[in-house]
Amino acid sequence: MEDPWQKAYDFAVAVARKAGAEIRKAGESEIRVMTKSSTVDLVTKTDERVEKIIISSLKEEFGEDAHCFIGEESVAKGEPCVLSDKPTWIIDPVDGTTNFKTKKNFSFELLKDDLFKLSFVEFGVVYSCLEDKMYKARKGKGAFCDDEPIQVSDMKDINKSIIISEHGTDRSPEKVTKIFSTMQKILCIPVHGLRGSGTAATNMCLVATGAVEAFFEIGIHCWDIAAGVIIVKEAGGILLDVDGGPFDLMSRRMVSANNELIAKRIIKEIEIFPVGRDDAPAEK
Ligand SMILES: O=P(O)(O)O[C@H]1[C@H](O)[C@@H](O)[C@H](O)[C@@H](O)[C@@H]1O
Ligand SMILES: [Mg+2]
Repeated sequence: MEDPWQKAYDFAVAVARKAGAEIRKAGESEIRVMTKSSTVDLVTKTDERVEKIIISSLKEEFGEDAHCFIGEESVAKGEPCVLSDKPTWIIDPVDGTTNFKTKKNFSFELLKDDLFKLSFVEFGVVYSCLEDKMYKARKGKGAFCDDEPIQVSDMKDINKSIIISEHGTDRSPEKVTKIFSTMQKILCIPVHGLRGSGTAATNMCLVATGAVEAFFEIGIHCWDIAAGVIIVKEAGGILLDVDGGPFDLMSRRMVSANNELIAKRIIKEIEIFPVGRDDAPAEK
């Protein structure tokens, strides 16, 4: 049977490469940083420009009105962040803008993916453009890094696991206290180590390749994780909510892990704090 999404998947990979080249080039000049929801929520002209390039390339290829878009920088400017039945590209033009602005050798990512309906992800692409690694996954067809199949770790012992988390962009003391309390409790399980690359996309690819056992975060957005969701799933891993319930892309809460045992053990230690949903109606 013909695969209706293969063309879009291949095109997503090509656009990711093109956008990645733009980001690398931009990194050679001075990077001026602006802020969004808080003083630590950063954006640059490159984030904005690359998102426009991606969306216009997709519209040119598939038609002006064929698909919907949820782009990090468009949403920051007031565009809606709602999934419908219409195929929707979820785009984070630069994931890890804080790493990008240092111009040092941390990773930052370009990602996009296609969602068809809530929780029904067709494919995901994450291009780690500094190290030139292309991660991708297509529903039911496996996950790959540079065309080599990838697989999550087979570790079942939490005491030998490496766990990733990030701190998000909200610095209110009560939330930071919960984040650090959770990290302390997880470290003391004990686990082998705690890590954080500064980009959710990289973190999820690290779970997918088996470099670490799990990545969790409260406060991430759908564009940070959408592509990673299918890459982790297709690499054999699982996604859960931080309370152990089903994962919800718009909830801004996620645990991704190599297996349920590791995910549920971490979940026992997570101190949950409230965050608004990505698809919450805009405040008047
Ligand atoms: O760099 P962006 O695309 O804004 O995404 C990061 C986000 O800003 C941070 O709050 C999260 O902790 C990271 O995991 C995101 O990747
Ligand atoms: Mg971004």
